[in-house]
Amino acid sequence: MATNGSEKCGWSASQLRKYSFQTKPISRMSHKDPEADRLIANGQPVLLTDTKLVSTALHWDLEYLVGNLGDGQFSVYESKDQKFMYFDEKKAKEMKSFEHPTRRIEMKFKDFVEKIKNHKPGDKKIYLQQTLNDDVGKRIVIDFLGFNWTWVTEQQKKNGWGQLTSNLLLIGQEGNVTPVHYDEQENFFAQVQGYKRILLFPPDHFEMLYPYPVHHPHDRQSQVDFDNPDLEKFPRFKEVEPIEAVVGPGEVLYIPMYWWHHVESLQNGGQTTSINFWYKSAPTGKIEYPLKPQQKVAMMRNIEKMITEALNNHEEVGPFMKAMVLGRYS
Ligand SMILES: CCC[C@@H](CC(=O)O)C(=O)C(=O)O
Ligand SMILES: [Zn+2]
Repeated sequence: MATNGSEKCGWSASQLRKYSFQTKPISRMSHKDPEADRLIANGQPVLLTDTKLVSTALHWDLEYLVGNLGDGQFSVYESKDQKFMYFDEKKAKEMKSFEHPTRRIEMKFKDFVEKIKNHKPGDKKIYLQQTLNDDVGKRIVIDFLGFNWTWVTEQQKKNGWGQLTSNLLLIGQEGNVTPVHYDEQENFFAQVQGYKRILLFPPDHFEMLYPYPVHHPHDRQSQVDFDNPDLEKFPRFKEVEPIEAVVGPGEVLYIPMYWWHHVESLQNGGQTTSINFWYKSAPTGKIEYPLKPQQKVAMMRNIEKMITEALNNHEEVGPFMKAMVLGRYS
C-alpha cells in the first residue's frame, strides 16, 4: 500500500514528473473515519485507504483479463507522446482546423495486450479506456458484482447524487498522462494495479487554468501545457496551488465534480489499471449565497453556450463579451 512516499510504499519520488509548482498532500484516511463522510458531503477530495470498493478486481492482471474480458471491441487511444488529452469527437467534426492529439482504435482485448507486450521505445503510446458493459466474461461479472456496492451506493444516496452513469476501465502504460481537466460528474476513482499520481486543483482555479472555449473539442481541458507553460498567454498559471496523492492498488480517491485533475501513471512503474465510478451530480437545491465556485463554473458554461448559440458564430463571442465587460465592469 502506498504510504507517505517512504521506502516501503511501492513507488519513489523519482518516478514523478517534475512541474513548475509546489503541491500539498491530499488527506488519506479510512472510509470509517467520520471525517471522510464529512469531506465527501462537502465536495472535498479525500483518499480512502480501505473501502474494498474493487477488492474483487485486484487480481485483474492482463493475463486474467485476456482470459475473461470476452471477445468484444475495446476503445484504445494512441498518442505520439505520453499525453492523452480528451476531445469531443462530435465537436471535432465541426472544427476542420482541429488537430487530433490522439487516435481512437477499436480492438479486441488480446490485440491490446499484444501491443503492450511488443511495445518498443519510439512506438506510439496506447491507453485503453472502455466503459465496462455486459458483454464481458462471467468471471468478470462475478468480480464486478463483488465490488463494495453497499458502501458506494450508500455514498450515492446520502449525498443525493444522481445515477451511476458508468464505470470506465482504464489500462495505461507507465508514464501515460491524462492532462488536467474537470468533469461534470462525481467520481470515485479506484486504483487496481500499479500507481498513479493525481494532482487536484479546486474549481476556483478556472481563472488560472484557462479552459478551452465550451464549443471547442477540448472543452473542460486546460490550455496550459504543464511541461512548458506559456506564462505570457496564461500569466495566472503561476498562482496554482494543487494538492496531490499517489494512489495504489485498493485505494480510492474521491474526485469531486468540477475539481480539475491531472493523472499520470508513474514512470518506470509498469502498466496501470484503474476503474472509475462516475455519478451524476445532486440536483441544485435552494440557491444559497455566497455561490459555490462550482455553481459559478456551471453559470459561466451556460452563459458561454447561450452567447455562442445566439451569435451563431464562434469568432464573435470574444468581442461580444469584451464589449460587455471592458471599461464597464473591468
Ligand atoms: C478518461 C478518464 C481518465 C481518468 C484519468 C486517468 O486515469 O488517466 C479521469 O480523468 C477520470 O477518471 O475522470
Ligand atoms: Zn476526469
